[in-house]
Amino acid sequence: MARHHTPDQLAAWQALERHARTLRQVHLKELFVQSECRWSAFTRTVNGLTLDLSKQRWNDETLGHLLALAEEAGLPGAIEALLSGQRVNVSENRPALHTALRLPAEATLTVEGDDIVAAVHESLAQMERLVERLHAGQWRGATGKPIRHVVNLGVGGSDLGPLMVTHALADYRPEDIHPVEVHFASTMDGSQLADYLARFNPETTLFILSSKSFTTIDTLSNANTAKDWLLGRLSEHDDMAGSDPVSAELIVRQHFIGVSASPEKMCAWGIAPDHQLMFWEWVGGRYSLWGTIGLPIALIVGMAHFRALLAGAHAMDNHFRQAPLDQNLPVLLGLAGIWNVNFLDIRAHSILPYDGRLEYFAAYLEQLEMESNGKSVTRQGEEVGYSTCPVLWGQLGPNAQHAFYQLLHQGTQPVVCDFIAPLKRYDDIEDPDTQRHLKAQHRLALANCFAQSRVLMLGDDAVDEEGTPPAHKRYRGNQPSTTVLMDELTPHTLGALIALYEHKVFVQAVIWDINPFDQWGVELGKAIAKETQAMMEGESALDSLDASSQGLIRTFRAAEQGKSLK
Ligand SMILES: O=P(O)(O)OC[C@H]1O[C@H](O)[C@H](O)[C@@H](O)[C@@H]1O
Repeated sequence: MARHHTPDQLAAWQALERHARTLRQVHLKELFVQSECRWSAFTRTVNGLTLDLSKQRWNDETLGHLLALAEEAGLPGAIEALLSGQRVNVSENRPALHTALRLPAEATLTVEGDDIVAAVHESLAQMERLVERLHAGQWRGATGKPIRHVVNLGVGGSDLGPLMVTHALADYRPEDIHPVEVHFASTMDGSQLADYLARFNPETTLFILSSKSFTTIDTLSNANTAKDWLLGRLSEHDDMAGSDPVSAELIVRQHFIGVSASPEKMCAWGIAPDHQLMFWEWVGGRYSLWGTIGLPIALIVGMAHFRALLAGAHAMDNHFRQAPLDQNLPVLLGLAGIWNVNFLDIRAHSILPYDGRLEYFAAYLEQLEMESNGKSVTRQGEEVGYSTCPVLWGQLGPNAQHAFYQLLHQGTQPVVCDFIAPLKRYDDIEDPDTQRHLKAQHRLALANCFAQSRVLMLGDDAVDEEGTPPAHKRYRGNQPSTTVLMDELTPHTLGALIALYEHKVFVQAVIWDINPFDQWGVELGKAIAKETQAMMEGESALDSLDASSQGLIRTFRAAEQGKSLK
């Protein structure tokens, strides 16, 4: 532990280390033999989510020690500090108030003299007005045609949350609206954008420029390409009255919405003031889907479902604030992670949803967890003396079964898995035959989900076969996992699920004593890329670079000039 930890914190940590030495000798299957009530002891149901932690390699005593560690780390006070708007983001000296974005209108939260709830609901109302115009077919492009395609230009937190949620809730599209399709372009190389530009009609395409800072080169490069594409194709058309050619100003006005915490930069880029949606510095990028960055979500599911998503997250916030630590889902999920990383040395974590609608959930969590907790100094700036965020990756579970599960079952690396699945699906399919088939497919997916966590736990003991299999057919088992069952995948349960993981990340940050709300580790790469770009364009000399970087740039230059470098 770090130097500033109190004697009581150290004692709690050391008690866990001693306990881990004993428990590491015990195979997970033994823990099930030792206690018949593991399911009830380690499973909790809240807000439409059932969290099964019984397949973690822990017992009652472990949980007791972990809860003591959480108390000693001041977790209850830290939760209150987060939710009440204290400046928990110490390196940037500001609150982290994403939970305020989902407060109901009747709530009260005043932070440093500002009525946060009123400001949040005003921005939601503004977003709602834009959504209604688009859904009514009343938002027209510069030549007078209703907008058909909306492309979100954003990256990181300005992309992954909306991308994940729009896919997860695609079934919730409102009926009887003007059809608006939503697309995402994030990569700085322009791959996704180039595809859209080749296929869409500029007259009916609108871009959302989503960037908290409005300085992200990836997004601005895409935006500039899109702007020139529109200007080049639309300026030859006549305006809505059919008398004059459309002006550049009208094109930018009608084909761009900006979402940012910097109105000045949006104005400087040319976004019309009434087409700007605001948010605040106190909302971290990767925590921002709940507000105006969620515009693509609201465009897909409508405002009523968007509000249900917020309500689900708010219900989880209330649970996080009010439930005792030993009943508190985010706390328990966070503590399971601490146990795995710091006491069982399991530093790889796989996210495995068994529902195709959650295709982007792992990518979303990769940013949420690793950008938040991939840190190695404490809030006081000391080196941590322990591991923090594990390597986290994932993929749809059924597809991953045919790809990397081999390593989960027989590799040398211990991995903890999160299995995520809805209990009910396809009730709304009208054709009875198709419904029967799809329900059977859903059952098949769940059977695989439950089977995989069982085999990971039991290994060879999952089958009743006589004799020992040859070495290459053996399964070691003893791999811990968590299963999260959603009653159904709805806006409300999805909101609760995302908030569960957000708060889990916070719980772990408190125990590790790190700031989960900054991301200084991404800045140096941006600065060096700028320098490198100048070198590649021949504006500055390469001499200061290492041999590898010089070689790569020279090879690129030669390729660009059509020569080969030997
Ligand atoms: O929304 P923006 O300011 O454009 O930032 C987009 C993303 O890029 C940054 O480099 C950060 O690593 C992310 O946390 C952020 O979400």
